[in-house]
Amino acid sequence: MTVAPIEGLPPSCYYFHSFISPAEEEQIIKDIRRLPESRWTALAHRRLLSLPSNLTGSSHDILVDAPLPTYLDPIVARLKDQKFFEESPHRAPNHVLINEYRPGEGIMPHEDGPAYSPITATVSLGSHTVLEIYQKTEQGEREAKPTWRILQEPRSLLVTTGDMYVHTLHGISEIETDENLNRHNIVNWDLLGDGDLYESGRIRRQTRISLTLRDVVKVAKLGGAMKFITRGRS
Ligand SMILES: O=C(O)CCC(=O)C(=O)O
Ligand SMILES: [Fe+2]
Repeated sequence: MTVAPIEGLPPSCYYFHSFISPAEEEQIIKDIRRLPESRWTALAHRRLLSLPSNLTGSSHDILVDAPLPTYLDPIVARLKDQKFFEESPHRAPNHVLINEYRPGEGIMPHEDGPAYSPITATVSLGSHTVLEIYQKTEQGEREAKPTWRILQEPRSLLVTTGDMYVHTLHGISEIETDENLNRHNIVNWDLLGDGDLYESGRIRRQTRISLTLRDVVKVAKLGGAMKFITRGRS
């Protein structure tokens, strides 16, 4: 795995195709699908799951200490090997948000915010998507149109940190088919693993599950009994 930032973006953003194998992808999707329906939070334009649990406290920025699900072990081990989380407080992700998008669904442009150490690692399962990156105006508001588009292939890893994390917003348009896919419009075009698939410039989305792995800064260690309850639920 060559670790070089995506050229043309603010530092630092990294893209790796084939971060996991098709067999790993299939297994992780199966494990996620096994979780009870009631664990998901249904939103208008996607559904999401927060593991090991939702952040708590009055500012929703505290994680109750508990392990990540074991089916993410290969991903966490690889992220550690690549030393992406070396500068974050726990030197590893301790939290994952699982988002599921059907074709036509997306996420409004937003920033990931200060509860997390400024690094996000996103693994895509089941479908590609196009992440749109917005710059901020001098007043700190979001530009109307995205400046950059990143094509995330299934099984790929995208790591966002540094200026990219702090000074930009990201979102996914609520469309069924991605268009205008070419080297002028997609900032990581030369880093794609399966570029031929996108050569026609358009492709319909399938259902995509994304795993966003992060390091929550504040972690509350609770007593054994509480820990047991949290574990039992995850
Ligand atoms: O699904 C994605 O790749 C993006 C999710 C996201 O931005 C988030 O959970 O904060
Ligand atoms: Fe985000």
